[in-house]
Amino acid sequence: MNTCIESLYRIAQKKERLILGLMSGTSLDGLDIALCRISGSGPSSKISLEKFITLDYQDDFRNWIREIFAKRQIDQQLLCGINAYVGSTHAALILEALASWGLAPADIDLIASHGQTVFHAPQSLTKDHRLPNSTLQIGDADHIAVKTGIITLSDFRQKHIAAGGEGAPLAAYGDYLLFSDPKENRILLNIGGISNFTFLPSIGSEQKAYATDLGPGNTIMNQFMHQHFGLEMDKDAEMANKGKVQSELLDLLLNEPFLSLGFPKTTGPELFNLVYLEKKIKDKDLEKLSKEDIMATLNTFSAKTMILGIQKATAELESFQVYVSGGGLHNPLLMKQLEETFPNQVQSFSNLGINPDAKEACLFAVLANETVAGNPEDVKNIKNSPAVCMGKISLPL
Ligand SMILES: Nc1ncnc2c1ncn2[C@@H]1O[C@H](COP(=O)(O)OP(=O)(O)OP(=O)(O)O)[C@@H](O)[C@H]1O
Ligand SMILES: CC(=O)N[C@H]1[C@@H]2OC[C@@H](O2)[C@@H](O)[C@@H]1O[C@H](C)C(=O)O
Repeated sequence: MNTCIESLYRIAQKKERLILGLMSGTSLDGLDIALCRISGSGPSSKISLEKFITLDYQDDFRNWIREIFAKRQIDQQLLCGINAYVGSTHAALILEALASWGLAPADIDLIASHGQTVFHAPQSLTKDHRLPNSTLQIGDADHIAVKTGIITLSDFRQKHIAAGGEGAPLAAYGDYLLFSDPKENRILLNIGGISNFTFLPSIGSEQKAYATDLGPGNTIMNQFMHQHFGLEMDKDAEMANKGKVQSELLDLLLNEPFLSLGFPKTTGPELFNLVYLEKKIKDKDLEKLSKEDIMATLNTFSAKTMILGIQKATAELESFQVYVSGGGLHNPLLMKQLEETFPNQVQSFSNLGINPDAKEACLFAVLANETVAGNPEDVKNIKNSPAVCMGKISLPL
């Protein structure tokens, strides 16, 4: 038998597994690396986040990805090269993280790599019904497996699409297995480049769990700050706090059919981007607005799309709690608007025992755990989410 297959079989039989979850998101800030100790599988899964680090990308790496990110026309040769380059770069960052933790590759059972989304194209977003739903994450996992010597699972979203889904969001699977509560209705809100939440009705409820994208989390704000100030973000909402929300622009931004679609749904920076903003500004000759006013309005746009989504999902509920993860948790103006709308109902995801910044990387570790040791039957009650395991397996030898 192939020794790697033998290793995989042994790992699948272990009572617990040490899995490195990797996430590189739409904000392109860096590679999230979460060392997760996972025991059991399915609803009996227990996860302990042993270590977590985000290793920042170099500017040239980030700028290369930006040349192909969410664009219709790109340089094919660049895409081809960057796919391998992201894989080998992620491998180097993994080895750097392990060394800083005093761990050897041999200590790790599996890597679960999300990769880097460069284009997300469900029919609901492209409106092009000639082609099936599709999505593309790069960072080839064979490069990761060979360079780290660790069996690597990757490309999770393709299976979701192959089995009838739109490839995102996938958070429902991990959230449902780990964070469902016998008494509390929960909204697990992730404010990344794109905001999304998982709705977890209390266990035993007739309602089904599901995950849905909501709209722009940080992505348009980040793009605006990068274009006008060369900065990666509006840190601590400093720029937005200097401005005033322009209601005419806000109404234009909110006038988008995606925002009225039912749940679950998926989107990306393919829709919510600077072109989206500039078109709304041009439509009403709002070019005169100050950059501070535009940032204040963009911040409120992101907050409103999340608030409206949460209100829609919880209209029939007597009580619920919102647990916030993702980088937007650190945006004080976004959080202020959420807390004012849902008093005493908004808290950090850290209160569920996991570092909020590590949540998405942990999700992929859980998906890999389910693939090697789980049973798709355990996730058949998640709304509009195929009951399948996900991820391709790359062997080091
Ligand atoms: N102190 C802060 N002030 C304002 N915004 C912040 C702060 N810290 C982080 N952010 C925002 O969070 C972003 C990073 O969040 P995160 O890592 O969740 O994004 P991501 O992983 O790319 O998201 P996605 O879920 O789309 O993949 C930053 O780009 C920035 O917009
Ligand atoms: C195509 C893609 O990468 N989508 C991401 C993105 O980032 C947030 C939101 O849009 C979510 O749909 C998804 O990631 C999370 C981890 C998910 O699949 O649940």
